[in-house]
Amino acid sequence: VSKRLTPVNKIDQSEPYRFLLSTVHGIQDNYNQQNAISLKEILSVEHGQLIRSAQFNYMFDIEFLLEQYPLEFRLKPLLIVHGDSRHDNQSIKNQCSPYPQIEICPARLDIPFGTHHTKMMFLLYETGLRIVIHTANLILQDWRQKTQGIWISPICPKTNDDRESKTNFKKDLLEYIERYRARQLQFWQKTINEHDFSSINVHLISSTPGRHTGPDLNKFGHLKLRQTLKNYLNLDKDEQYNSSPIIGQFSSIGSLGPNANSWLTKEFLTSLKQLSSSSLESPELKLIYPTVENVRTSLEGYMAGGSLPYNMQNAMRQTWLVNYLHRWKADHRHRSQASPHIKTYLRATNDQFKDILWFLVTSANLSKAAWGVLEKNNTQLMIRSYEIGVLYTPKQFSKATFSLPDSPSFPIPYDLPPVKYQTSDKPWIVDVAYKDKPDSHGNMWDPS
Ligand SMILES: CNc1ccc(C(=O)O)c(C(=O)O)c1
Repeated sequence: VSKRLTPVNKIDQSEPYRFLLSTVHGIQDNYNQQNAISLKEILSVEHGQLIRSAQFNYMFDIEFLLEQYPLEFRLKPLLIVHGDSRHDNQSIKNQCSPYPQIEICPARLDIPFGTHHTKMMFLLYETGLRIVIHTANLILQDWRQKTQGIWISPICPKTNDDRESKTNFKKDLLEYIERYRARQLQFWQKTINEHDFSSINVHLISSTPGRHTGPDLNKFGHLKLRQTLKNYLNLDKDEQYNSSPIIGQFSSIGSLGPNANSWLTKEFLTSLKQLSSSSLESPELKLIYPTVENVRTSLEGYMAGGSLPYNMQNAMRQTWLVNYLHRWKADHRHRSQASPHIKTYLRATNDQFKDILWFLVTSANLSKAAWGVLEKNNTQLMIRSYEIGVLYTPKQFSKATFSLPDSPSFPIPYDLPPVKYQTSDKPWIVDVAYKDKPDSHGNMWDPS
């Protein structure tokens, strides 16, 4: 078969990073051409003959989801993996009952306040298996006018031997799926085993509910990130980066404790700052989370704030957090008004932000539930939720760093350096009324 000389579809054009944003309804179309894709385009017939698929997510609109599949694929077997919360279970069952081709798989949530946050697709084609890891719920609102992040694997061909990636992606993905202990996932465990993952060049960073200890201590959450950065960021003379800045960007914030030292800097930042060698320096941590003004002036207006569930109860207990906060600004991607539902973390080489040491896109917000909190004298990591993301390290792309002026440069979703909150800026809080200024649709926000 002749090798394609020029990539013809958006996914092949996104090589080598395969990191795309969701298309945005209502912006100039050329900003939806480069490194941007819709759910319909992900599921398009142009990628081959679909045999069956699985959709892992938190929120589902099954009618909307089926409409995104090409007509000829809508009757193929589809597995829906969702959180087993009581009320949600009923709605999922009701939504799926008219469709015999849909099977549902409840994810066990044995620790209170955990959610099945993971957003992932398994797409099995006649030519092989594609994995998609992303940040969007399977509802229209999440794919219409927001900024969502999407990693799309190559189509991994079937193989008779156990072809693993240089990043141990297959093994990590199987470990993650094993934690569901669900018979509905056995077909997919077998299928993953039978496919060649050697073309995958990203690391899997996931979370599963549990009190992970002993040999499992570094398998999930922020300790998996710490371990992976330690093992794969073999930069020469990496001490030069000990104080280089780190960015966290997210769409919700949990209860982080009475001061930065409670969890954010002492535990979470310690993992984010890991290089091949450890250091006592404390690099600057810059957090990106939308202001009220970001939400008010967004394409969706205050409605965007419904997907930014940072609540007053947490916000009022951690006013110290505002000093770390930066605005959402994505002019270079034409998405400053496409409210972020994406979650990303990155480290730059210095505060010029011209080079990136690593980049993570994930479902995980800034919360202990997502990343885990150390317990029992740091011998166990307690995680409440399922999360999944992919980490890019330069070595996997034969680079020392991801240089942004390069071409093709790493498609960072927002403007760097980030812009600090000004004194007039307030973080968006979902359960507060905003009635002094109308939004881009002329509406106010009154959650009561
Ligand atoms: C409590 N449930 C959620 C909290 C935050 C988010 C988010 O991603 O910001 C989501 C979601 O959209 O999956 C659910």
